[in-house]
Amino acid sequence: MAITEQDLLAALAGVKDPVSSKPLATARSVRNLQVAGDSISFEVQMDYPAKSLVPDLQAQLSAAARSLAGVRSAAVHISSRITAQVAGRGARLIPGVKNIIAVASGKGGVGKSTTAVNLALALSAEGAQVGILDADIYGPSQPMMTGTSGKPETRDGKLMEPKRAMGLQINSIGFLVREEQAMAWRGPMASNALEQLINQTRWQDLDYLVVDMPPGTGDIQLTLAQKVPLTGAVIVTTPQDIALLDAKKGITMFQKVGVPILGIVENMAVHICSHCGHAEHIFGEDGGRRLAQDYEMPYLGALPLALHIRLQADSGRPTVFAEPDGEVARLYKAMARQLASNVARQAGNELPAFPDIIISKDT
Ligand SMILES: Nc1ncnc2c1ncn2[C@@H]1O[C@H](COP(=O)(O)OP(=O)(O)OP(=O)(O)O)[C@@H](O)[C@H]1O
Repeated sequence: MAITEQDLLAALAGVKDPVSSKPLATARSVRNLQVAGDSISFEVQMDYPAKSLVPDLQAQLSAAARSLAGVRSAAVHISSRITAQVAGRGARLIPGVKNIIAVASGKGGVGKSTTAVNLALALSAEGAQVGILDADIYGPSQPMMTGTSGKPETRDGKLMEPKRAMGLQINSIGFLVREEQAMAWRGPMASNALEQLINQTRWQDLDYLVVDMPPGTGDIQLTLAQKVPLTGAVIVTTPQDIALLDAKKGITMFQKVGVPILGIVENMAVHICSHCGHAEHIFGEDGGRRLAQDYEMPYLGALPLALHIRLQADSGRPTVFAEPDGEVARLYKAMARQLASNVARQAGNELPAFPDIIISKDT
């Protein structure tokens, strides 16, 4: 039986990438087609981690391949290959890190740290190597949210070893200085400390480093956004008018320094009463979605205001870790896949456009 890659791609065309809705199997993503009698096998390589979707996608691809004349069985292997992307500003990469994602908010208390750690855990659950860097000098929450503490160890007296918990590599400004001390720092001191934190940690083979940024849009945030080679930023907001106004300032700040916005997350979108199940839009309705539409930015989704999200995050076992198969974890994982897919779409930005230089003896 002769089956070409073209035949296979035509048969698989109806199976869509769940994020982009484009065909999952393309000339670039399908490889290693093997044909043996009426059995075929092939691999599909995705560019973002999607472990929780693999069984379903495998079944869809296999069924589609079996629609080819003469094919009775089709074995499909799906893998993910995450490449390094950096906003095209010629910024140098940090060793051991492929992509750096800032999680930011224009205003404090909207759930930026909770979102950052749950997104990090969701990316990890989907199969990526993930680190979290807590750069929130005004109130570092990651030690509490990841149940980690103490000064980081060092092997060579230069680089800090990240702490490890729940599969994540973690470093936090909170491991190094007392909160009152950090809050008293003026702009340059704070951004120098944060730069050191990011550059002097021995991150190991990370696909994504999630940076929990200090809330707000002042000098410190602007300097961080400029100095760290960010792949892009996620803006967390509540649907409330005032938070949205601040989120807009956040968007403008990143745009000013050429950092792409990878998505908007609407947190505490609706309160579900834990007794009667009644849904109430305490902070207004759909504000984040409208903000994303107005600014033509990806909307990653909304999370409910739920007591267990707070209790789990505040006790060092964030929801994606504590209830990995629950509804809220499902929401975070869907957001994480879309975010990672948006990171992959930054392709082509990794190198600044240089003109071709031709050296010729004849000129
Ligand atoms: N969706 C949610 N449902 C319930 N509680 C939440 C939710 N998101 C965050 N919280 C809780 O709200 C509080 C503030 O959240 P968090 O610390 O993540 O906000 P932040 O924006 O990072 O704040 P900061 O200004 O300290 O940087 C925390 O106690 C957290 O557990």
